[in-house]
Amino acid sequence: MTESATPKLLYQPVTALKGVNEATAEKLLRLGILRVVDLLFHLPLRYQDRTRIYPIGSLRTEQEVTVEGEIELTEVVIRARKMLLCHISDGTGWLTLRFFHFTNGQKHSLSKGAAIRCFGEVRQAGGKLEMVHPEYRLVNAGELPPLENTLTPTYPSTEGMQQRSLNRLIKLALEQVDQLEELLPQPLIREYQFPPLADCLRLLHQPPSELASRPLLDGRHPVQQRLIFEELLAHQLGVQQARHQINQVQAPRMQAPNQFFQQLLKRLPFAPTSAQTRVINEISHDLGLGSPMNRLVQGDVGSGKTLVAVAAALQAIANGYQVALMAPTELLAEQHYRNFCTWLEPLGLDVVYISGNQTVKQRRRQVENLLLGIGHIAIGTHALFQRTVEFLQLGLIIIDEQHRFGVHQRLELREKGKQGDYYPHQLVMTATPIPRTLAMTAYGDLDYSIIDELPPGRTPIKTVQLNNDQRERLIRRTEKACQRGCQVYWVCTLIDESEVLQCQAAEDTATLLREQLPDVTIGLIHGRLHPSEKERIMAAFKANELQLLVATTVIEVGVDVPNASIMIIENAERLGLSQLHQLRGRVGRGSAESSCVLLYQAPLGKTAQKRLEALCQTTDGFEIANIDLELRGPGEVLGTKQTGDLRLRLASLLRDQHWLPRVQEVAKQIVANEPEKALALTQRWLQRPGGDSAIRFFQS
Ligand SMILES: Nc1ncnc2c1ncn2[C@@H]1O[C@H](COP(=O)(O)OP(=O)(O)OP(=O)(O)O)[C@@H](O)[C@H]1O
Repeated sequence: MTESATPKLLYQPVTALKGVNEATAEKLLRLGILRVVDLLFHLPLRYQDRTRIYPIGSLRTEQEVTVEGEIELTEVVIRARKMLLCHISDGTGWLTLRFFHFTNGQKHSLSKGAAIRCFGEVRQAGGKLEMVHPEYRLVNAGELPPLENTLTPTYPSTEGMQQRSLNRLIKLALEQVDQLEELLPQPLIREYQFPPLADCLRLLHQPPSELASRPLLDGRHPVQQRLIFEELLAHQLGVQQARHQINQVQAPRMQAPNQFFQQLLKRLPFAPTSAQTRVINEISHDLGLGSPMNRLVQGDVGSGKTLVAVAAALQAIANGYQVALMAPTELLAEQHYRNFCTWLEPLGLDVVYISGNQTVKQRRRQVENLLLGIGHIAIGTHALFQRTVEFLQLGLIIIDEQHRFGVHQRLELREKGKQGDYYPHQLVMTATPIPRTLAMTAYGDLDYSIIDELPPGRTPIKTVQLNNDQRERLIRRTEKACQRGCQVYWVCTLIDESEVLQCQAAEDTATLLREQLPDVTIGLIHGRLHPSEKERIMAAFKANELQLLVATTVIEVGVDVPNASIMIIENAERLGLSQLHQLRGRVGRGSAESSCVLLYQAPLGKTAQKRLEALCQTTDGFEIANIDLELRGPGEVLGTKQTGDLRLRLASLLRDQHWLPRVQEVAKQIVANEPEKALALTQRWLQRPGGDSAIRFFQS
């Protein structure tokens, strides 16, 4: 019952339509349109209203409308360049038509007294309304051309493909729309009273003029809701197919319990929280299944993700496999390396550090150890996956900070780790919470665990915002805090500036603070320092030899100095919510009461104000993620790579997220009961530009 198996015109290549030659078919392919049916699902971006005449006196800027009037004056003026201005009036107001390119014939035809109908976007220039290069037509009284009956859609297009041609082809395809199969389950259609599919498509391609006043673009019209559901469903099915595919390959079966973790627990100064234990068990179960684990662990800042990663690594090692742990920055990789050494070396295990900064000679020993299987776990940045690094028996890849790595990189890593017929398990850890519904869709190919509890004894961080003109007061307070034994981070931020400038700013701040606070020991850390220097400074701060650490955002992720209790962030108004939350998360990691000062330059923009207020009100990363989603939209929250993979035509993950849980359920039912419909739905919706079906992408 797949659509492509049916010999109807709908499922034939577009060349089956009248007037479509190979060249046109090629252009259509760039839009993801291969078959006639794909034209039906090529949905409008917006609509123009050419169904009625608007009185000029009622016009507002940015409207795209049709007006009619009489030409009062046509003149050629030369300002920065030569242009033709034609002033028209309809008795309710005046409008200027502006042409930068014109012919003499055009100038003469636009003569005083002629009646004109034009369509274009209304703009404001010098306090007057105008249209630039409108479409126009001179009309003789009594011979008015008819208006359109329906709104005029504007489609996504490509070079050389005119809207008019697309419109014509889609109209031809619409003649076949009743042949389209209904792929949504009937009970679902009844439950939500979804209108029939053919009606939905007809209405979206040719909306009646009444809908102009109730814009179709808010996505709430029942026909849109129905198609949005279907699109989200197709997407979900694609993701589930990808999962299915992943489960077809084999991975090492790793038995629990593991003696190493039991030994570690005995040595730990604390007991795991129940959330840590739950997530450790979920991972342990996955590792024993014999198919590759693909699990995303989300935990708020400071929730103790490292212990969870250690437990997973120890299970792999106890079963005779090696582990690779990849961090996004050298600083974080070094910190993980130190932590893992402290925890694993007493168990007799060998931890290897691979850095892009090592010389060939320094690295040779490490690489040899991995190849011989002497090294049990390798920690590093993406340098870990260079060709020269090979493992004897890699069984588990741990990726820290998911948002820095795209979906494709994740798949690539998996390929690199492949040994014989076996794929390694993958564990992805992120401290940047993503709202659950979004995660289900964007990372649907991953299972999902949340560490939703902080270790006991933490006191919430007190956060305040402070105008930069209060800086002097803040410096005096910082001095007092240092005298009381507190340790302070002072973060200098410069967004969109080069790293050199960032480091310069941090250096300047450090110099100033050293002058103003002569009795405080001040360190400076930034990305341009030599790695060994960075390591030395972090170690000094950790050992409480430095009271104040001036830093760039290099300390954003992962840095763990439990004794530090004050965080000052300069130019906080320029940073995003999740970045601020991450930075703030560097304090409040011990039992001491912690505070965070968001220093801003007035005046504050509206969104910046909302961001700073949100941070002052809550320390819950999941709540902050939701606010971030509202302020920035899902594209930004997920990062560009992920949105690129999620090309939705009609649905919006933010606006339509209420559908997602139901979509997941229905997807499961369809896969179980009507698998042929699952395939037909993905074929219908997941065509990618260039004709490359998203199904293939999901299956890769
Ligand atoms: N169950 C626990 N009880 C007490 N302390 C814990 C517990 N688990 C972890 N910790 C400690 O809490 C601190 C934070 O842990 P960790 O660095 O693993 O957090 P994280 O989740 O990686 O945070 P971030 O993403 O902010 O780096 C560490 O000092 C760690 O030793």
